[in-house]
Amino acid sequence: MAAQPSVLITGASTGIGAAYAERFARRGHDLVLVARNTARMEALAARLREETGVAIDIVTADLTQPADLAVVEARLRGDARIGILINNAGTAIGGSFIEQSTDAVAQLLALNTTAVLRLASAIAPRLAQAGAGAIVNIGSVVGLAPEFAMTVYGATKAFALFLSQGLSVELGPKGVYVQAVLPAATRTQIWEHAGVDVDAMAGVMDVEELVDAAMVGFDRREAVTIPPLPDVEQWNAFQAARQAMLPNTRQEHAAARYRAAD
Ligand SMILES: NC(=O)C1=CN([C@@H]2O[C@H](COP(=O)(O)OP(=O)(O)OC[C@H]3O[C@@H](n4cnc5c(N)ncnc54)[C@H](OP(=O)(O)O)[C@@H]3O)[C@@H](O)[C@H]2O)C=CC1
Ligand SMILES: CC(=O)[C@H](N)C(=O)O
Repeated sequence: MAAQPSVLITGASTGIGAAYAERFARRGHDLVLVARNTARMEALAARLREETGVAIDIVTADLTQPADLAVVEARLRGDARIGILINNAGTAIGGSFIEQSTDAVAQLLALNTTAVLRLASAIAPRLAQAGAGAIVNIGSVVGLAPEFAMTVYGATKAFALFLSQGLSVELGPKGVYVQAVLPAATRTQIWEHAGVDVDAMAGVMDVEELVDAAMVGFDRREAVTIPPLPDVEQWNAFQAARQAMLPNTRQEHAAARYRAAD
């Protein structure tokens, strides 16, 4: 793999993905941008080519459509120049669970989970073979918080976190870095899709600051990067509590509280 690998970024037409494109272009990486809006990607690519001199390809794809997804998977499998996947494309839908249609939540899963999984699966064997490369999955703090009642969106983001942590265990020893990035509210167009007025919210991070922080975590090879969390010890304690519980789950008998009273 080249010392300066190409980076394939999904959801690169706007928001967090476009900010990633800017960061990696400024570091001298060639790019492959993936999203549905070709005109937006062309405009971004033209500017970045002019300003940085990197080569940028554009793949117009609706990642909820199996045929389009297959094209991106094939690119990840076959293009040995691509050494970094930024699995960023994602969306949110408004309403409560019983207000959301079955078709709408299935579409959400197709983009936020199936596409993320299939793209990681397409590139991982090649990266493991090369003993190098990186997969970055964009989760969300919502994936830690069923209390937010964004149930299906949060479940997709919990999937992104678990997938990342599991892949880190599996691929890390093979030289492949896997990072989960968990933003909290960030000023992008996703809020329009969720039917929320972001300007009425407090505590919203600007996208540039979010991606700059995520890149610091990337450079440090953090497994999980939560840009807005002030005290990392809270995350470490959460992980330690989970790991302390695990050995207690392998038992021959049910816990005393579940045994029938004599
Ligand atoms: N903004 C926030 O507050 C937070 C965002 N996140 C996550 O960050 C990621 C990026 O979101 P953000 O930048 O905010 O959102 P935006 O809505 O601003 O951008 C989403 C990107 O995904 C692309 N996209 C959407 N649907 C599809 C599709 N079907 N096929 C291909 N590409 C698609 C869009 O491009 P196009 O329309 O051209 O296809 C766009 O480039 C998401 O995974 C989101 O869940 C996590 C936590 C907080
Ligand atoms: C719409 C949202 O909730 C946001 N993308 C987030 O993950 O915080």
